[in-house]
Amino acid sequence: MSEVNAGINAGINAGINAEANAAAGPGSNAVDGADGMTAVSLHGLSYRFKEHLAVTDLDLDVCTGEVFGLLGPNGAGKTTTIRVLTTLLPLQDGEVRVFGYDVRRDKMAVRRTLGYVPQQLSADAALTGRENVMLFARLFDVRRRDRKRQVDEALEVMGLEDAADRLASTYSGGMIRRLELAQALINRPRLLVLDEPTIGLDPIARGTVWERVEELRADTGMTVLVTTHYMDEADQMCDRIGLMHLGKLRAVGAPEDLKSALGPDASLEDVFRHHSGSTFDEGGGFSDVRSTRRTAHRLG
Ligand SMILES: Nc1ncnc2c1ncn2[C@@H]1O[C@H](COP(=O)(O)OP(=O)(O)OP(=O)(O)O)[C@@H](O)[C@H]1O
Repeated sequence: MSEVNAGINAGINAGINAEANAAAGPGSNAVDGADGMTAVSLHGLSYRFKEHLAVTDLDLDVCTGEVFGLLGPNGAGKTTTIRVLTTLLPLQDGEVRVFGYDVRRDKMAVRRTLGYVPQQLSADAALTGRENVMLFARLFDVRRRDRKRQVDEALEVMGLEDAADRLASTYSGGMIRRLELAQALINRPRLLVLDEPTIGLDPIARGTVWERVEELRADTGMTVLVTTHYMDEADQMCDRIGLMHLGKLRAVGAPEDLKSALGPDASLEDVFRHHSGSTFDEGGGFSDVRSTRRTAHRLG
């Protein structure tokens, strides 16, 4: 384990202990997740945009310490699911807990446990890498005396120490994504939520982003929940995946188990077709594809 990741690890553990103490105290609504096994639990989650049902009766548990991939074509309901569990959308139906905290009643406690990299660009091109991460340190109320050290650590973990004082506008797409990861790490989250972290990146940049996520997970035991369109990435990088289609979860399991249940040479694409009755490309409509393209264009 690198010294930097050891620092982040110590921070995460301190956070876990503080939360365990808080959970034991009066007024806490945390009821599960205290076993340390469940990072996220979704039960009967449904979400509606006016008449349109974007997520339908979704049941899913993400285990502590795993890399879980939510996989599905445009419009499958992945981002909506993530927005509800990160408290960015209000819970309409069902029950959602993050490390035992109810997203409806313990919104602030949920937010303290997570780091989130949205699909949309969250770095400011007019600031340097260091200034961007410092901004997040202030937003997350990192103690003044710890700020510089934690900002340096987050930049180093993402391999941006040499570029830290350059404007973000000069960064490549892959560097921007790593900068956003550094921002999301500043409060030493127990759960890192990444919405399409590699969309629009070339294969080398995609590989580098995943390497950093994998190192971080290996060194700190952080839970990672990631959405992606890329089946090959999910296959290689995720401990388990959930296949979503038209708002429903069609299958959950380790990639190897899902494939071998279907046949010796089955691919994840075959698994998807088997459970959804369609191909991966037959996803959402024009507006879904357009919003994904916009993100890819901004990073490209
Ligand atoms: N703000 C909104 N208003 C109305 N409908 C929406 C809104 N956001 C999403 N939807 C619809 O809800 C459905 C699920 O969208 P969501 O963004 O969750 O899918 P996704 O799997 O994340 O797709 P993508 O990979 O394109 O991001 C889609 O049909 C989408 O058009």
